[in-house]
Amino acid sequence: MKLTATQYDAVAARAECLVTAAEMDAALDSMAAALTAQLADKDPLVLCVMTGAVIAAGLLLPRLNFQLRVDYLHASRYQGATRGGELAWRHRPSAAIRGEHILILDDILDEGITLAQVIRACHEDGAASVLSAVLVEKQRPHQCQADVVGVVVADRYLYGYGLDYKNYFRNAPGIFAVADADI
Ligand SMILES: O=P(O)(O)OC[C@H]1O[C@H](OP(=O)(O)OP(=O)(O)O)[C@H](O)[C@@H]1O
Ligand code: HPA
Repeated sequence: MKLTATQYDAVAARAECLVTAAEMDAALDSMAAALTAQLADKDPLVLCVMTGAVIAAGLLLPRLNFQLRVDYLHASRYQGATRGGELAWRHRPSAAIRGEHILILDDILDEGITLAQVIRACHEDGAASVLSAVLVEKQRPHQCQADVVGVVVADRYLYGYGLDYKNYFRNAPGIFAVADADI
């Protein structure tokens, strides 16, 4: 469903900025350093978890100054809602994964259900190794951990840097918490 301009502006006005763009830049630099240390000699295949990882990929990949290849997978369990359901696979590049050192790149580790299932799928598909990186980790229990994390934030519903609210705000230049009234 589309938001009207009035609804969109009201959501933005009520939201709280938790992480600024400058802070995200610093976090991206740290992530790039950690990933370079672990992957620079591995010729990894980077798998972007669409759609949310699109901003992470655009900002992180140019910071990785070594040999790598990029592909994507599409698995989703929120689909515009603020609560997750069953993971739905829309694109699983099984044949491309066999024998590769995989880096899974996503915007957020929330319950960890998506990342746990994506990691399991990569092992099932014969990956040589699997590392994971997320821009944002929520302060809450997860089904799995990410190897590299940008920022850790409160357990609230977030948007920005790839994270959506009702399919909007993925392009917001910061990490914002949606007001309780909008959830
Ligand atoms: O840790 P979890 O609780 O499993 O949530 C994390 C996942 O949820 C979001 O994807 P979503 O299903 O919203 O799809 P999207 O990337 O298309 O927004 C996000 O991009 C992660 O992939
Ligand atoms: O807080 C969130 N915001 C947007 N998408 C998400 N997917 C998991 N958690 C979130």
